[in-house]
Amino acid sequence: MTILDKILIEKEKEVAALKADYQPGTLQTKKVNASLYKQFMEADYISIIAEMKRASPSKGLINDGINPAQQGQIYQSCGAGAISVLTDEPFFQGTMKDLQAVREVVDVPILNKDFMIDEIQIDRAKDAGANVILLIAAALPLKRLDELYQYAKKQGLDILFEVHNEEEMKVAKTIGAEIIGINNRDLKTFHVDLATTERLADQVNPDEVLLISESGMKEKKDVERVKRAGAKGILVGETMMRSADLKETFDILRVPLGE
Ligand SMILES: O=C(O)c1ccccc1NCC(=O)[C@H](O)[C@H](O)COP(=O)(O)O
Repeated sequence: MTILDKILIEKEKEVAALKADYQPGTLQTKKVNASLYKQFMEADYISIIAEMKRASPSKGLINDGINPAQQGQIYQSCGAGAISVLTDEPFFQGTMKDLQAVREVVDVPILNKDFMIDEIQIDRAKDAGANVILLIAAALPLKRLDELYQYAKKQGLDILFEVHNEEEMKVAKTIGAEIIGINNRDLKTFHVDLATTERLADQVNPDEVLLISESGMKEKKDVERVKRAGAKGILVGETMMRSADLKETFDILRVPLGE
């Protein structure tokens, strides 16, 4: 059984509990109307989605000492185009409270980074103040991905549709995903390879699809590499969470587009 299988089994349990306990519309959080797609497509620089990631299955504990609101404020002041908040608890030590805390103090789009398998998680993401949800092609069959994609759209949310191989890229195109995240990390083996972005990027029309390269970004040369492949944005977790000087980290990773 892969780690993704294990996570999805936990999500089934979480969704069952949510359906029993959670009434959509009851969370009261500040709402911000922000389109990640529009902002990133119009940017002159590679847009950075800075992630809140205390721990992960591949790396174990990364940094559990952060205050999500403070970290969110720093991300925004350093120039993050958006903030990703991992809200999965068993595997990443995140919570929905983290996302709400960040929403209260920032105005940039927020991605609810979780393993979405049901509409009720999308309702909760919106209620908590997220603007974007994640759909992972490897997690569900096409029909279910399409239903959740359409549901999130109807709620006015952006969808980061995550792929890792050619098959999944075909699924993204069938659904008509406008924001495609190419995850350089294989969620089954944890192997990270930026060549994944290079291999898949040319399969989309860059004028219509916003391409985000996810995982494994540590240095400027990494960002330059995925930019050359066609990415307009990057999603950075571990490097942000381990950084002793976030301003410097953003300055290094913030690469101009079009040079
Ligand atoms: O990071 C993991 O170990 C992981 C394992 C299983 C499923 C998802 C996982 N990570 C989610 C992500 O894709 C990353 O958090 C994100 O792309 C940032 O990656 P990085 O900059 O390498 O921390």
